Amino acid sequence: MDKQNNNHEFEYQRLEKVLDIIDKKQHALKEQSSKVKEDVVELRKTFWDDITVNMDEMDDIIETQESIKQQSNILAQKERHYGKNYQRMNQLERLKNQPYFGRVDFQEEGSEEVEKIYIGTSSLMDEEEKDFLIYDWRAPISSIYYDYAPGPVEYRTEEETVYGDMSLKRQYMIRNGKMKGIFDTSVTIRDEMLQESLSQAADTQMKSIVSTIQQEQNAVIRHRGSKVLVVQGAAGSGKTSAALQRIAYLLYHHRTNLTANQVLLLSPNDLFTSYVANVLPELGEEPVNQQTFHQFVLKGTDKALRVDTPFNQMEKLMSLKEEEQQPQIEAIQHFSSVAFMEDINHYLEKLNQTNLTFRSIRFRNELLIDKTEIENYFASLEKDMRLPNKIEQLRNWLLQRIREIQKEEIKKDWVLDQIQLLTKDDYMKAYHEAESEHEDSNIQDEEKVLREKIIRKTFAPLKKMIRQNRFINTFKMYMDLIAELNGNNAIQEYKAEAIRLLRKKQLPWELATAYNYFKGEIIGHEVTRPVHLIVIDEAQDYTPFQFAYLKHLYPYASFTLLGDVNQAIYSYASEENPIQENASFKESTERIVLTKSYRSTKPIVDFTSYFSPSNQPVEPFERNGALPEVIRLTKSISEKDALLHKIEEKQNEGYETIAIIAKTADACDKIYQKLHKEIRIKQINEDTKTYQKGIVVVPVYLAKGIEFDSVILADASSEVYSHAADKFLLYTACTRAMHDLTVLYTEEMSPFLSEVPKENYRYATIVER
Ligand SMILES: Nc1ncnc2c1ncn2[C@@H]1O[C@H](COP(=O)(O)OP(=O)(O)OP(=O)(O)O)[C@@H](O)[C@H]1O
Repeated sequence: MDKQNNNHEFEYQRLEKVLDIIDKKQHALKEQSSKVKEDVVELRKTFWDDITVNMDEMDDIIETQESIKQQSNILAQKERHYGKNYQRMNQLERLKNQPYFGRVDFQEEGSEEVEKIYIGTSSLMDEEEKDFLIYDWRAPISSIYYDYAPGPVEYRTEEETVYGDMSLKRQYMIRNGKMKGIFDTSVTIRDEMLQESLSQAADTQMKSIVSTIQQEQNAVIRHRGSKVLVVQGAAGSGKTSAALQRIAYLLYHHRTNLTANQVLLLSPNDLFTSYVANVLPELGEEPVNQQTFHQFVLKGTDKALRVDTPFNQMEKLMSLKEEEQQPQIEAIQHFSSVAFMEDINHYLEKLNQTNLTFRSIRFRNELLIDKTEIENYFASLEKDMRLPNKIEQLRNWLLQRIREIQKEEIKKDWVLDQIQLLTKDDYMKAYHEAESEHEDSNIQDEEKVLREKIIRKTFAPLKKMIRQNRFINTFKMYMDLIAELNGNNAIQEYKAEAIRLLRKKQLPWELATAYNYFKGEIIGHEVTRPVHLIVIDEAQDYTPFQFAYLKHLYPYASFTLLGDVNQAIYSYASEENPIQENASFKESTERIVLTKSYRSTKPIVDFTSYFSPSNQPVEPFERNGALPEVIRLTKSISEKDALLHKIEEKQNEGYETIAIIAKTADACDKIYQKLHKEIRIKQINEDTKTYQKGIVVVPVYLAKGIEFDSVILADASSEVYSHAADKFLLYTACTRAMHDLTVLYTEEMSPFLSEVPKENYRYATIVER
């Protein structure tokens, strides 16, 4: 006992010492930063003082350029230094709150010394900058903390595997620089810290989990090697958390060749984007490029198009009668398949050998280059050339034609007319330009410059239009492709409606990615920035076509796909998704399965496991809570009263985020209309960007990825959740609950719920008043 107290006394003293060093470092850094800042300001002010500008001879020009470059380098270096200091200041500020959360005592094989390794969100050296007082959680040695109980351990560095023995594993609960608890542990991570973390109320911002990462999650975070990592994880198993810590880990280990803006994180909706936005900054990393796949598609498509969202697609489908749904689903499945990508490739080959659909080029209401002329030029190009290369040649040819036309046009009277309309400023500018070109400038020179100016200005939009390939009517060709599709009745039926929508410039979601692919294969794909790592959360919602498209765009990128086959809410769109065990990947792939669920209490996990679509076992984290409640609403109580009553009850129980989840946006709207005059309630729709505490009403598909203290599932009746695809929605909705779950239904409960044994929930026939 005494020994332990002594031990703990040591820990308290050490914490004081570390905090003191952080303080000193902060002071030193502050001073250094203000000095660097002064230098930067001074250097900007006197930038030109140290440069002798001499443009007389070529040698002088080169020398001048060299000294400008040198001076800019010094400035950039100082600015970088300032930026680094700023980043370090933030790290130290975070360390002040919680310098470390773990310690392992490690003796390397063959060494006499036992090292005390303290682990925190970033590293800290002692005052002499000799020894580590804190190791970054991502350092190779830190992995033993997550992977082992005391005993023999090993970890990998870049060069080798290090073996040794871990004699102590300790956890610290430090909040605001104060030691709140110390736990020694013999199992992987003792549950106290995790229990404390998981039993907290839902937050509007996801938190980092570095202090309680579990062994199987650590394997995801530190995984290296394969080009594609697929993580199948049960609901609440920490996929999103692991994904974000993985990004932080990779950014740390590949500092020199991976930066935050080379990482693309695809998230399911905007709400989710804002929900997870803080995790990387909390870990001291820059935010990465995060967007939904819909936003990604919009960037590559024609601005004039109205592109449906996947949610529109689902809502549209749900609004159809049963007999109308099936052909629609069959068609959607066809467009989601890699076979459709092959159809497109064949079609493009055919187009390449015949001709494309071009637009004539008009200028000032006159036909400048007729489309048959463009077609002829296209036909004259070497047959085997790839389409984007042909288009490039065509573009250059058109621009050359325009330059020739410009030479003719510049002589015409309309140019002079335009000159008259120029402002005084334009005149003066042209005059000075003429003067700088010819010392003894005269009226003719001035007019020449002005004419050139007018021509450049007038032709600029036309040239831009050519550079943007708008002389090719890719959309029309895509419509033709759809119209020419062969296929069964379902495809034929679908085609007619699709063409009607396409004519109105409306692009159904199932045709959207394919259009971008089609267009990119003709004019070249616009990949504006290099992407080295693509992390896809909720990857089970991606069709084989969408995933193949991403791989086509970024053939050299590594992929981390995280998802749950049980939450495949667009399961109707495809019989396959990239998370499935049998998904086909061309490149080296590894698959990790996470079966333990951390979000929900044990009774909630047990309850939902009975209607998990894949029946794969889910292991609950042992956290207690009330049994879910299933309530049948009889005719004597309205839905409004029942909901108000339940919400009040949940608020009295102390829950801060309460979500009423319904199947569709329409159902949510009806609930909102009933309740918003009675209580403060927020309706979440596709445009909602941030997640706030309080009571919300949300359709299942927008609740994806996020969580609530208490969930009230509005209408789990048999007529709402009865099709195979509904099971995924029902499961997704119920697994959003962290501490408490209530399921309401009228008349008959969903057949999926009737599979749950009665002892796994509390049953009531009416809300008690
Ligand atoms: N190791 C951990 N330590 C602390 N909290 C954790 C840990 N793992 C998961 N959690 C918590 O469990 C909850 C679920 O995690 P997360 O959202 O990452 O799971 P998920 O697998 O992406 O869930 P879903 O697929 O259901 O959306 C979050 O509140 C997260 O903070």
